Amino acid sequence: MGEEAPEFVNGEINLEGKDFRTATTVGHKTYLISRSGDESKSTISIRILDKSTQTWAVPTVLGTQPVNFEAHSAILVNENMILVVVKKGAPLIESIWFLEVNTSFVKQQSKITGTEVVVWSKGVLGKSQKPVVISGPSGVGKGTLIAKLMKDFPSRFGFSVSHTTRAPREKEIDGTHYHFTERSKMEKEISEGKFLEFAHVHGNLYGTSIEAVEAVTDEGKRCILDIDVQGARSVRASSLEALFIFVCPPSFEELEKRLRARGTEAEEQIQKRLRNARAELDQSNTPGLFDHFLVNDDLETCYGNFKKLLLLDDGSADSDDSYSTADSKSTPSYTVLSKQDSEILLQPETHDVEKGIASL
Ligand SMILES: Nc1nc2c(ncn2[C@@H]2O[C@H](COP(=O)(O)OP(=O)(O)O)[C@@H](O)[C@H]2O)c(=O)[nH]1
Ligand SMILES: Nc1ncnc2c1ncn2[C@@H]1O[C@H](COP(=O)(O)OP(=O)(O)O)[C@@H](O)[C@H]1O
Repeated sequence: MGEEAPEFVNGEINLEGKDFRTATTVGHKTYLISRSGDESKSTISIRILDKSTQTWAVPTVLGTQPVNFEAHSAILVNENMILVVVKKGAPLIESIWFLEVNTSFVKQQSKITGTEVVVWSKGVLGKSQKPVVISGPSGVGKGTLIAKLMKDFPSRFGFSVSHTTRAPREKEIDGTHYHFTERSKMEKEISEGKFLEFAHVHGNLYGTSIEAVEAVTDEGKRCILDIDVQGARSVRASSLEALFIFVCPPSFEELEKRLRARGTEAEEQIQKRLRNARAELDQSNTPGLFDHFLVNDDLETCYGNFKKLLLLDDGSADSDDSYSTADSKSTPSYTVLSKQDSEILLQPETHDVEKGIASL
């Protein structure tokens, strides 16, 4: 704060030595993105110049950020985010990053921390589809529907593996069904900004790490999140655009029957889950929260409707028409050329023009 501003112009500044900086202006603020260190061990830092007061701020940086690259380009996508393309000998997917500077998530975090906030997120290639958030009371059949979808379309969908402090059930595998974790460790990671959302559910802490969603999108798959209504609310308020589906039971009696028949909870937990189910059913009616409601009466009918919502009702087998990182050529570096509507054209530094459109 109060530092003297270095001289720079909009665009790239190639400084002598190993530092590399870009300056991008958004409204009355200029974001100075600096890379320092060698290609094999470089880091990125951000400073914000408030042009109206001529003061500098070092923001709180959330999200996983790019490391170990040679140089970068930056272009303003809209008033909410900056596209940062880094130069490194890796597939294109590794080169595209977004720096959120003004999204609703940034504003929310800024209010919480009382500091300037920026959020890094990794770009995706091709026409990747919105993540799908599935909520519903315990025992309604969310897990069953998701398992069927994963079995039928393994290369199109990927499950966001949540963290939880609850104990594993008999057949649950750590890292597959959940990342089972200690409360203190999870709370620390939450405070470090590693979680997209978290909530206290049925007496335990549950949360979606940014890494869990990125692990799915990095594979070019559509991400499925099984989270409670509070979590759905948080995702709605975040920068992640998603499709929100709420699964309802045909009746409360049937829900209780399923929960008991599953045989995974003790009586006390069953009672707690049934009490919470009433509240969740009530909250699901919050206007604008859920895009679609599915009633899980007959499983096959419900699964059919679920597939229709995901535009999978054409009976097609899993032909894997989604983008996969394995398909991507190893493209060493890209320079931002121009922005046209919602597409950014990237010129690879080779003679061939390769597929390189960052989907926004
Ligand atoms: N907010 C949030 N809720 C989660 C997350 N993972 C699971 N949940 C929800 O936590 C609740 C309890 O999940 P679980 O213990 O697996 O029990 P089940 O719903 O009876 O199978 C369910 O409503 C899940 O949707 C998460 O990462 N975030
Ligand atoms: N449509 C359905 N009809 C009957 N039983 C169902 C149906 N859907 C799921 N179940 C059963 O209900 C129990 C709870 O389903 P589950 O998928 O674990 O729910 P959730 O993940 O929402 O807690 C399981 O034993 C499952 O086999």
